[in-house]
Amino acid sequence: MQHVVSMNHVSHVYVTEREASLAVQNIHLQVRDGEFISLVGPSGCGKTTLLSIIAGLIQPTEGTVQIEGKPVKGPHPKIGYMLQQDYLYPWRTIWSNAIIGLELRKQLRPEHEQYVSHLLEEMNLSKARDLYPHQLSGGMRQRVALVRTMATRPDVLLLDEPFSALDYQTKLQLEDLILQTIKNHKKTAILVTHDISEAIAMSDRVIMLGKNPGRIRKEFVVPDPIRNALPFEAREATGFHELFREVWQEFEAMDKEG
Ligand SMILES: Nc1ncnc2c1ncn2[C@@H]1O[C@H](COP(=O)(O)OP(=O)(O)OP(=O)(O)O)[C@@H](O)[C@H]1O
Repeated sequence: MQHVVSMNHVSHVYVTEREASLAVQNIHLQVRDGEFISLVGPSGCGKTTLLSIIAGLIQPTEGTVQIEGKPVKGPHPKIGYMLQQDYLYPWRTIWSNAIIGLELRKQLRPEHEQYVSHLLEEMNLSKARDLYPHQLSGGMRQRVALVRTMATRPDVLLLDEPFSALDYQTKLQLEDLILQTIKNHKKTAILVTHDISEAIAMSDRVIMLGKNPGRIRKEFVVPDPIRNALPFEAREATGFHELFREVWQEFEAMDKEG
């Protein structure tokens, strides 16, 4: 299978007026076409930095990143980035928020608009298209944010804690809906999360980063019975609790190391 994202010996140093700090070190990571991976690790270990490097928003100090075999030199059209906050424009309707990426790229053509309508339908948002963001719940707003991210048809979705601001019930419902949509459209996805159960339930692989500077500490391959279910059911699948315990123990071991 082809590697869609390929990070080779990537390190990044943030330089400020006061100091230079190594945020991530020697990251070697390959993500296959259609694969869903999660990045977990303690706060400040460099998860968001890695997403920003993949998106081409930060140039790594060392190493290379390739998307579909080509080096990333700046913001990449094949990458869609979805954040914890939805950043919807309050003065625009849901439809008008959803098409903003197409507008900026001057791609507002009927076939693209049709695709956005289809995405809104898949996300159960058709009836909300003429509403404004303040008229929507947090879960609905995140669904709009995903539609906006997918509207320009990126191949790779970067999801930076997209569920963390939601209540637990909404988060569980949204995990199922979003994973189903990502699978339907055969996207490759990288999720950053602090929630071990979410990481296991959504992913094919869970990558754990160690403490600052972030290095890959351990990789967990998610067994088929979990991968073949949607996240809510996956939490009951064979092997889920064992894997949860394994990831948790690795976090505890990291804590003890100080
Ligand atoms: N723009 C910046 N300038 C200087 N240092 C930064 C900058 N952004 C991040 N850092 C530092 O780099 C390290 C990694 O930060 P990053 O936000 O990537 O971690 P994270 O794992 O995503 O954290 P969290 O889980 O808390 O969101 C941290 O020590 C952080 O303080």
